[in-house]
Amino acid sequence: MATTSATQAPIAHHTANLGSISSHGPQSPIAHRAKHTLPTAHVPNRSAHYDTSLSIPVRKYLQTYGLTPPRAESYEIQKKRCLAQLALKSTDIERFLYLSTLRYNNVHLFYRLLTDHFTELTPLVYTPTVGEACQRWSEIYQQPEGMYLSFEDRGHLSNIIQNWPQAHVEITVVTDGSRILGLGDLGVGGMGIPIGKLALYTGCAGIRPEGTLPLTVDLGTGNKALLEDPLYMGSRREKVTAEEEKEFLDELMAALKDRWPDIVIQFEDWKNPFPSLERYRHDYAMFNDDIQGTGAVIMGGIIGAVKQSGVAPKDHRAVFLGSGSAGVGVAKQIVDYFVKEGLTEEEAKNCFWLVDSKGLVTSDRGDKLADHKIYFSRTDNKGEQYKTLDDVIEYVKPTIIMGLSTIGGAFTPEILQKMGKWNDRPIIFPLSNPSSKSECTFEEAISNTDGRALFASGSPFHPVTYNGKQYHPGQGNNMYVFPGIGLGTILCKAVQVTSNMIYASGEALPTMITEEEKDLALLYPGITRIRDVSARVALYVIRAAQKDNVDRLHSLRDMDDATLEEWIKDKMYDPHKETEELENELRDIVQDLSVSSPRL
Ligand SMILES: NC(=O)C1=CN([C@@H]2O[C@H](COP(=O)(O)OP(=O)(O)OC[C@H]3O[C@@H](n4cnc5c(N)ncnc54)[C@H](O)[C@@H]3O)[C@@H](O)[C@H]2O)C=CC1
Ligand SMILES: CC(=O)C(=O)O
Ligand SMILES: [Mg+2]
Repeated sequence: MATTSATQAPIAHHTANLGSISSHGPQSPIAHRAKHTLPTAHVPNRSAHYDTSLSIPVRKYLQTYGLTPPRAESYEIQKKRCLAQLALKSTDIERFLYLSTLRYNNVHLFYRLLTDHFTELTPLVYTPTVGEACQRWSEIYQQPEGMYLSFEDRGHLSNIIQNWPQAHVEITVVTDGSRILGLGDLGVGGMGIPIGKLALYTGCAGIRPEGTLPLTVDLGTGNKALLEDPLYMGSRREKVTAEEEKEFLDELMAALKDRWPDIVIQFEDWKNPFPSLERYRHDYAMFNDDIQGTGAVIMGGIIGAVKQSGVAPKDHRAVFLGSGSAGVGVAKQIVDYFVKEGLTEEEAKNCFWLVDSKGLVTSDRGDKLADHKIYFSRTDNKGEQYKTLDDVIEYVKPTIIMGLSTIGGAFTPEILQKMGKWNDRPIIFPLSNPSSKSECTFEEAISNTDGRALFASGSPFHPVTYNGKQYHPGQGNNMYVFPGIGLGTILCKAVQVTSNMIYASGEALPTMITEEEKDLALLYPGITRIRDVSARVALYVIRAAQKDNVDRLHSLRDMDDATLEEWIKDKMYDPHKETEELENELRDIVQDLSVSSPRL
């Protein structure tokens, strides 16, 4: 983002310090005073100063001349080489590692590539490949890219956080690795998720890379295989208790805010994220992506799906397979939407049948329901318990099926065919990640409903040709909203992320769908327009923050929407400009000095 940590020093300032250059480019005092300080100063070899597009005079000035091949080349050539190298890899995990190394070595080039090839590269940086990366983290580990804080560090978190070398962190994504996608407890291997999510923060919403902090807390793991794996890089302790986790998080949250008072904190992929959300949401600019981000993004897709189905909100019957953080978060957000459409809260709530591993969630099922399930527990089942998804489907005859269960293939052809039989436009959202956990594939949804399914999945699927017609899937993934939620919160300096801000993020999505996309029954805007989508989401988030009076940058209140949206876009980090600006800035300095490096 535009809130760069370095100041734009006048040329005279650089001149005065020229004589003191004593080390190579990345450590050079001049480099530190230039606008473009190293994005990741903590990793000495990760430097835009070695970019092969820099001109010879600039290389000489930076004292990197001779350290890269002689030709100053264009970005187009760099890109061609990167894509060719990527094509040489034979597995997705190799491609993931290649891209991680590129990000480490030349952060701007990585983001140029990502933003130019979003559709192809996001699945390698994010779901599904990041899932395998997390599973194999201790095997494939190469370089530090975030912070690891352990339970053993309690009492010292504030001091340890000082080790993070970037002065201005704007946003962190924090996980304990205990529920990584639908893959279970992966311990510190979960670090792939904060790194991947924050890469999308930069790629989708233009948060400057050096303003992001991937954070993994090692609170032990219940994964026995990891504990016995000699390569496992986390502590060998069982999971700490809920009380110990709470005390640790109290300290962590205070320590983060102490060092970076404006920091936005995103919780991600925690097995039981409800207590921390309730505990911190009023005192910190924080949100839980799995409950709230997912709720908003799926509500955004459902707005279009309900319209296209031709069925009024009150007549929808939604069966949710999965009643965890995401299932309950999504159902609650759609309740809010139905209420906005005129239903009472009770009427809206009655449109939902939630299913967990024990069957339909009812108030008389005989087991003690987790707190988050109680709101949706059915009381109209007349003592009958429905143990399987098939039973529930037959009982409810739904118009909507949502999968947030981690059970790949749970939406069987029989279930999909019934959905096609009962509905003109069945709404089918298999949302579990990664692809292997998706409750059905796009092809299955299309072929079992004669192409009539209104579809969105958590992980991406390719278009499908059925009976000679091409169908395009939607991706109902929180990546459509969390970058904009974070961006909006940062830009308006909100002190909280309110429920209205979350709701607004979902409402923003349908406003970005083109007429052409509507004609294709698409429920989400094209992923290639994700930067514009994130700017629109940020606009909606800022407006909601203003209404809730939690914003602190009041000057934004006076801007009309179009002006504010442009202002937001202007604040976004643009990787395409970075290297060029570095080149231009330093070339100006070189010309002004009329000298090249003191070494030549
Ligand atoms: N598309 C998206 O943007 C998002 C997708 N997700 C995905 O949703 C899935 C669930 O995530 P969370 O809700 O956070 O996990 P969770 O662990 O909180 O909930 C999982 C739920 O699935 C239920 N379940 C497990 N086995 C079952 C079975 N055999 N039959 C019926 N229900 C079963 C559990 O009882 C629980 O209610 C994950 O795969 C995750 O990747 C989560 C967040 C965002
Ligand atoms: C997308 C996401 O946040 C998840 O699958 O957990
Ligand atoms: Mg998640």
